[in-house]
Amino acid sequence: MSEFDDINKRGLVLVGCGRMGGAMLKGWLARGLNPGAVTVIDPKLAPEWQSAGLRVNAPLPDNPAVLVLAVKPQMMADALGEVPVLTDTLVLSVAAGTTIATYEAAFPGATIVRVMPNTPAAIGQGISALIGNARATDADLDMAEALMGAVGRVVRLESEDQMDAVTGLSGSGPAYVFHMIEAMAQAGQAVGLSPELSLELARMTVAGAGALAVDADEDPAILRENVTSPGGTTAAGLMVLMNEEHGLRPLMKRTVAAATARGRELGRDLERGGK
Ligand SMILES: NC(=O)C1=CN([C@@H]2O[C@H](COP(=O)(O)OP(=O)(O)OC[C@H]3O[C@@H](n4cnc5c(N)ncnc54)[C@H](OP(=O)(O)O)[C@@H]3O)[C@@H](O)[C@H]2O)C=CC1
Ligand SMILES: O=C(O)[C@@H]1CCC=N1
Repeated sequence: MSEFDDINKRGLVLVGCGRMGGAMLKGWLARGLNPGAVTVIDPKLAPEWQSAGLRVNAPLPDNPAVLVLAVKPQMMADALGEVPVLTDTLVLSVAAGTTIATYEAAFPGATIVRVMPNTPAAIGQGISALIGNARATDADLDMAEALMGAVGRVVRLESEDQMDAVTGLSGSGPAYVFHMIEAMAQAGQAVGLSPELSLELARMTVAGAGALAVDADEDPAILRENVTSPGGTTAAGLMVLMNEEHGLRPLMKRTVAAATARGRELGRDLERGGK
């Protein structure tokens, strides 16, 4: 018995197999999803997927268990137009901004679950937040949670209003962390290290600190203090990074706020445009 039993029987349709759809699919296949149960609709599917045993741009199964929508919000109207009305299929969207109301207009009477995952799903280390429409039963939400739980952790939201903020934090967040690695590596070079050594040190420092932050019982603030010897090197570095006016905190606040606002804007545009 696995979380994929029903899906392996009835099928999963993935519309859009780019960076996010591909990351989830990679994670699902690694954890027991049968490639033959997956129909991928993507006009320019990347070559790496062509020989994976998937049903590529093939007719949809009659009654798939799940339809996963993973195209750019701006492409969603086109993508929705390509999919027939499906009864008894869970519609699961990962698109930023695109609201449940938009999907309800496209699929009247359907069960919709909106999810915000992130790309570490590809290695089973994602975090997804989800919320269903009024029709979504506990069983539907459990199914969505099982699917996303196969590629990382899952949290359920209380209100769809939280989704843009989640997108601005954890959906976009891996990019902030990758940029932090880039910035640390460049800073290492600026103090005399080679590019290769600098990148390796930055990458593993972020990976190790992230893993410790997840594993440890202590709060990140305590973990930070554990690194910081009074009058030592970390204190000197943090004096710059934790500057109340120009440090990371105000910068991160503006970063997440800008991403959140963009999610809201995308949602408004799409609702105005309808399907
Ligand atoms: N990337 C990320 O980290 C995250 C993305 N998301 C969400 O995931 C969704 C996809 O983003 P991302 O994976 O980055 O985008 P990508 O452009 O990498 O992937 C989208 C894929 O869908 C294809 N596509 C375009 N139009 C259609 C169509 N009508 N039918 C089927 N497939 C189509 C694209 O093909 P082509 O390239 O030829 O246009 C592309 O391969 C977005 O809505 C985004 O908000 C959510 C969380 C994180
Ligand atoms: O940049 C974007 O719009 C998508 C949503 C979250 C991550 N990538």
